Amino acid sequence: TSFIFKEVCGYPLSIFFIVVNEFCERFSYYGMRAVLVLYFKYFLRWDDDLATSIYHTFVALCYLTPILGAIVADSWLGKFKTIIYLSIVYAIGQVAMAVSAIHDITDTDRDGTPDNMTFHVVLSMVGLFLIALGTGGIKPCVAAFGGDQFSDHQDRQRRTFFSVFYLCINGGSLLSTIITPILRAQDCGIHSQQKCYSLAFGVPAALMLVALVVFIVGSGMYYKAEPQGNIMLDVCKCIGFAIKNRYRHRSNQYPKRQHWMDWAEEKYDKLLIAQIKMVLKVLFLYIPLPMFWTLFDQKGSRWTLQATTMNGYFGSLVIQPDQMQTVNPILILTLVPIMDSVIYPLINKCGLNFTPLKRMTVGMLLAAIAFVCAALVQIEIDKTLPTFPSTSQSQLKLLNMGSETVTIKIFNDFFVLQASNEYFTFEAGQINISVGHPEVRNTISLAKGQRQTLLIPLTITDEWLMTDDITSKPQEGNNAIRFVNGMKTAVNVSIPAANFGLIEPFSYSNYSLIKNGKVTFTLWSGSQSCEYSTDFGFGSSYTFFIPSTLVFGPNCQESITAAEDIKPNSVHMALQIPQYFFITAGEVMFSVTGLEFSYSQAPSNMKAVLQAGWLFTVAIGNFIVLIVAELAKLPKQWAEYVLFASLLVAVCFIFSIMAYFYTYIDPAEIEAQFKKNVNEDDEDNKHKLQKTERSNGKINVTKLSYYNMA
Ligand SMILES: N[C@@H](CC(=O)O)C(=O)NCC(=O)O
Repeated sequence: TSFIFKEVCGYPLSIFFIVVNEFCERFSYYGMRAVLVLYFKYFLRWDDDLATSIYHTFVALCYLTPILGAIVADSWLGKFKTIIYLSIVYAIGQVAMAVSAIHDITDTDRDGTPDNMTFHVVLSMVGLFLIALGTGGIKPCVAAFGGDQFSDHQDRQRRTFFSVFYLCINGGSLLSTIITPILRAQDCGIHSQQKCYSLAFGVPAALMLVALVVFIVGSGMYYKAEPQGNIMLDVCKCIGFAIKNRYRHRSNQYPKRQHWMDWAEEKYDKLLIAQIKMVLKVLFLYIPLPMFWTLFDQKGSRWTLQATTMNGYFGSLVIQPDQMQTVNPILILTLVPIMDSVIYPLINKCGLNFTPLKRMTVGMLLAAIAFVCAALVQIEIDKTLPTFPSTSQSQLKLLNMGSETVTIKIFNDFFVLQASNEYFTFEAGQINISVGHPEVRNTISLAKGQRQTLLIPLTITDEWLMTDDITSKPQEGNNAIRFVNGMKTAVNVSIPAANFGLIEPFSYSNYSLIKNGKVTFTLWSGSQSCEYSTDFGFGSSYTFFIPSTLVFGPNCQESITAAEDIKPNSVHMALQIPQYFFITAGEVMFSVTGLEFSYSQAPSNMKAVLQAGWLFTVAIGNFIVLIVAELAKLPKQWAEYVLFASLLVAVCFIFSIMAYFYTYIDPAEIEAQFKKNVNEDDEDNKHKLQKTERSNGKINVTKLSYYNMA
């Protein structure tokens, strides 16, 4: 096809459009993916397991579709048209996701929650399916299309292009993983303000449209290779024929052949058979690889969920749980050059032959270490989590509304207290409590599986009140806050973001969810007011007690007491950095090396086949997450991390044995040798034919074309 060829600094100008397209596309993909698991959990209200399962099913689908994209491009549309059409599908999918996250569409009662969840679930699933089709479909085409823009003598430029291409992937991923979680954390809506997932999906949708436009703008400058026919189909047919032929000749009377693929020799070119053998050898080596991706891709699911239970304060900066994923591209951008220019040359200088397969083995071990780190962090988090009552237990806390301490006797234990900060756990459904002197006795019924607070009145003989307390950690790093009014007059409590309403005397408000940071509450009683300020972290719950002795005015701050029902997240998100460091170092050694290995060991016409095979290992890896997590169903998250780490170590051991027996090849040399042999055969055959011609007086055309094929 005709195109305008322009060169800048020795590089075809067309690759500029391809690199920018990749940057925008990866921004779109990773930006959407960064908030996906939180969207499932907090918008669609799925539990952790379902959210993780659907997330990995989606990622798996994104890596299954490259095979489809490669087939369509090679055998039908060509790479250019495939990229255009599938990018449109992709952009529609992103728009569907953005629309599915607008809660106002079905929020008819305007309470801030969607009323027809089926609509949102169906639309988002359709969106994700289209995105998987688009992103996976174009994946093997874009890089190869970029490679096609270079001529044979531009090897060095082509290599630089691939490095820049990888950096663009991570640049796009880095930016989007910073930006979309910020957008998600904003409040937006028509009737009520909710977390802005629609904007977090809308911006990636816009970037996908930009990617498409940029790619189309470069249209006139691309070299567009015509589809060559589907090599994958030829490979499958050849393998199928070899198996059938081997089966037909299974009896002992037929001599054995060196390799089972040699049974295709009757019908297929020897070069094609040799190329398939090379590919099969590498594909065999791929068998253990999905386990690496099983661990690697959990940084977007389990690790993000882990970050939601951690403290995200970095000085005055607040890091969102989903933003922690940015550590990966940041480290990629720094580790790739360090590995290439320092670590690998240093290892070489030490006389060690650090072959690609050895690097990949080390990469797997590093990923396993990352999961051990994740398990250790999880153990630290678990230590800080409250112990909620089991279904057969009840928990009770006491709050004395009087100004004097009272003596309380539960069964035979005595407590002298103003308020108890701890919950007492009981197996019994009823307890006897005696309070004060002279003793006032009461029998209290406790709710199983619940946390409650007993409010002991100012005058002990008055009615006692029980509150139902929160029994799970507040989600999304919010803090659950309520007030107990011990005054004889009603008090109104408000903050700019919430109104706790009028709290009657000796009564309590409902919980309100409040974000982290400094908050100032304003308390009103008639015309008198008082301000109470406090700092909140992430994931805590407090009951603030307004005592009967409160004097409205500037000094009221000291009079109000806070009972900590649930401690804030105290394990710092920075503790996730070691696990990110090890998984990224593992990725550089495993993924970057693996891509290069797949390319170098593939015959010239099957580079795309092996790339699709490599991407297929990512898909299988994501399915393994689903299977292992479903089968193991471990009660403790840290145990699941250890299980995955152990599985990877076991698989790594098998891989190292397979790698030991692998002999590296130079496909170009083998192919050249084959072509040389064929040419020599051709010469021989020509001589034979000329002799036959001379003796018979005519040429057998069928025979000649057969010789030329062989
Ligand atoms: N390191 C990843 C990007 C990320 O997880 O943020 C990467 O380079 N992936 C390769 C790709 O093609 O997306």
